[in-house]
Amino acid sequence: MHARLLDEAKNKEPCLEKKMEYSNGFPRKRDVSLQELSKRLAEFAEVRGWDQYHSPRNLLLALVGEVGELSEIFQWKGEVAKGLPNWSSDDKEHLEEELSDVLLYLVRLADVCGLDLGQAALTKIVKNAQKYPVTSTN
Ligand SMILES: Nc1ccn([C@H]2C[C@H](O)[C@@H](COP(=O)(O)OP(=O)(O)OP(=O)(O)O)O2)c(=O)n1
Repeated sequence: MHARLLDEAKNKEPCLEKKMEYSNGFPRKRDVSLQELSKRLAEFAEVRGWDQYHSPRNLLLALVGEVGELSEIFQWKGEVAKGLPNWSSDDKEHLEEELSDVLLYLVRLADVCGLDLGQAALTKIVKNAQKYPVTSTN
C-alpha cells in the first residue's frame, strides 16, 4: 500500500527521484514555494498513513513543541550576532533543522485548515504597512 502511494507520488512529481541524487535530496540555491512544501508534506503524511494524526490541533501542538526546540538553541547564550559569526557548522545545521521543523508544521497546519498561507502572508504585509505607515524623517 505504502509502496504504491510512493510510486504515485513519484509519478505526480517525476523529478522526485532525480532530486534524490543530491546529498540532501534537493539542489541548493533554488526558490522553494510554500505550495511545494505543502504538497511534499501532504505526500509525506499520506504515504505513511499519518493523515489521521495531522489534525489542526495536533499540528499546532507539534509546532509549539518545535518552537520550544528552536528556543533551546538560543537559551542562555546571551545576545547573538547577526550572521552567527562564531557558530560552528554543526550548530548552524541544528538551527536550520529546527527552523525547518517550525516552518514545515506551520505550512502543514495552514494546509489542513484549507488556507493559502502565502497569499495570507502577503495580505498581512499590506495590512501591516497600512497600520504602520512610513513616516518621513525630512
Ligand atoms: N507525525 C509527524 C511526525 C513528524 N513529522 C515531520 C515534521 C517535522 O519536520 C519532523 C519532526 O520530527 P520529530 O518529531 O522526530 O522531531 P525532530 O526532528 O525535532 O526530532 P527530535 O525531537 O528527536 O529532535 O518530522 C510529521 O510531519 N508528522
